[in-house]
Amino acid sequence: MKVGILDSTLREGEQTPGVVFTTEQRVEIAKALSELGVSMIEAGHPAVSPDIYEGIKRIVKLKKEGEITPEIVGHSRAVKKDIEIAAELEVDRIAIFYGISDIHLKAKTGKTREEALNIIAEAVSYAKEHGAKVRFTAEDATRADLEYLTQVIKTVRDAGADRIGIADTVGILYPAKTRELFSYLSKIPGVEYDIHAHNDLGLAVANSLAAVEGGATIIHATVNGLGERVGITPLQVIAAALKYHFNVEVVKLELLPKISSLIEKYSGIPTPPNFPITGDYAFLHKAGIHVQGILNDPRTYEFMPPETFGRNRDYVIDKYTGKHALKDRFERLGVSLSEEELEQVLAKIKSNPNVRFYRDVDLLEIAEEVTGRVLKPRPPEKVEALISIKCDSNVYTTAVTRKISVIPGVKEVMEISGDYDILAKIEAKDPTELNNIIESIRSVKGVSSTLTSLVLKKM
Ligand SMILES: CC(=O)SCCNC(=O)CCNC(=O)[C@H](O)C(C)(C)COP(=O)(O)OP(=O)(O)OC[C@H]1O[C@@H](n2cnc3c(N)ncnc32)[C@H](O)[C@@H]1OP(=O)(O)O
Ligand SMILES: O=C(O)CCC(=O)C(=O)O
Ligand SMILES: [Mg+2]
Repeated sequence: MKVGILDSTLREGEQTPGVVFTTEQRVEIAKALSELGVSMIEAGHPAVSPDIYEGIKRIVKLKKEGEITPEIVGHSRAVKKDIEIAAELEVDRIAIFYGISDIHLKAKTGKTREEALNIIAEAVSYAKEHGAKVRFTAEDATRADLEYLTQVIKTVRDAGADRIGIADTVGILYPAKTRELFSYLSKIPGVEYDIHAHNDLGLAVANSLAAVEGGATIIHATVNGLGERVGITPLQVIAAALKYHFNVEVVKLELLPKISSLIEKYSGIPTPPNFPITGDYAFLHKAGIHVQGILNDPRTYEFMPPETFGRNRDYVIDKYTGKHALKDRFERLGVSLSEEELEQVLAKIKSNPNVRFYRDVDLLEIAEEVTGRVLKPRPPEKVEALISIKCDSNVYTTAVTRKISVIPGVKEVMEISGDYDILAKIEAKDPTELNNIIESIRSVKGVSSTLTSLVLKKM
């Protein structure tokens, strides 16, 4: 199956209310998307503002220098000035859009169908004259007259567009209709299709899969599903669905949590815990019957192993817990309890129905109360810590960050705002090793002070 991802986090994603990316963030996001392995990056609409222009310029430069590999796409209205601005940036492809439903023609551009055909044909030819590859996106295609849509596609193909975006701009498609539409349009020779599916009815992923079955070869997605209103196809979910249903790996699946966190941080939009694949609860189980199942064979309640997506499985303890989960949890803690003692601990848990999560310390406390013994849990296999780092005022924080990022044991480093400049995530096998890592960080030139926080519990 031939299918790739166009990531539009930098264009559609930045259309999410409240989201703005800085130029530096744009560059970092483009690098992360390239590392992830997307086919195309829709880097923005350069005519919108000088900072977006600058961001695209930096991203195109990275592409020319061979630092990133995806095709770089610039968005444009069917307006000469917009096209010229995109062309002068030398993006690989100019994506010209135009609303072609009668609703859009009447309310937005005030053009007749015939006039619109001329405008878009001229725009596509103009972009081609500037040497770029061209995608034409039929905005609101799914509410447009089908015969007119066909006419539009043939017109822009003849004017030089080799890709056509079919935009479900208000998210009203459903899978059977999507498959039928793309199968029909795929009969038109000389073009390939992109699906751009909005999620207003929660069907963006399903519609994107159906479009691929109908012949689309590029799916538009954004990290965490960002975009206008409720957004578009979330990259992590469509990537997982393509793997599960078609055994196609469109991106490096194990890197999805990392890019999801990066976009949460830069967009300021947290994903809910029950978000598929990258949400905190995506591989976290609860009901006793489920946990008994996954302890015997995780396939009972997982569609794919969490490790595929760089995640781990776990389960929580509360009144829904059963004896198998509880026995396993105490074994993990290195504490041996008799069947009867486990029953008593379980009864205590069930008699406190409003506790949302029992932490290990709570469970040990109950077990000590029930058994009357002092219980010694096994020490943790590794020590994790967050180190907040302050830099001297005259140093370039990014240079310090880079030096810290290569110290063994440092798993992740970020530049942050507030009292400290940098945050580093550390993993060590014991406190002595942790201390050595902290010493290495403190000896980096430009680091003025550090504050260490040990991780006590992770969800
Ligand atoms: C479904 C989608 O997401 S499509 C992508 C949407 N992207 C954006 O809107 C990018 C952000 N937008 C902007 O920064 C601004 O709207 C700009 C720079 C594009 C245009 O700004 P302004 O010139 O001030 O116009 P404004 O946004 O108020 O109105 C849109 C104008 O573009 C016209 N227009 C809308 N779509 C298109 C199109 N695809 N091709 C040509 N003209 C278009 C409208 O008819 C209107 O024209 P008018 O000024 O002659 O009335
Ligand atoms: O250019 C595109 O592919 C899509 C434009 C858009 O964002 C939309 O129609 O929702
Ligand atoms: Mg859109």
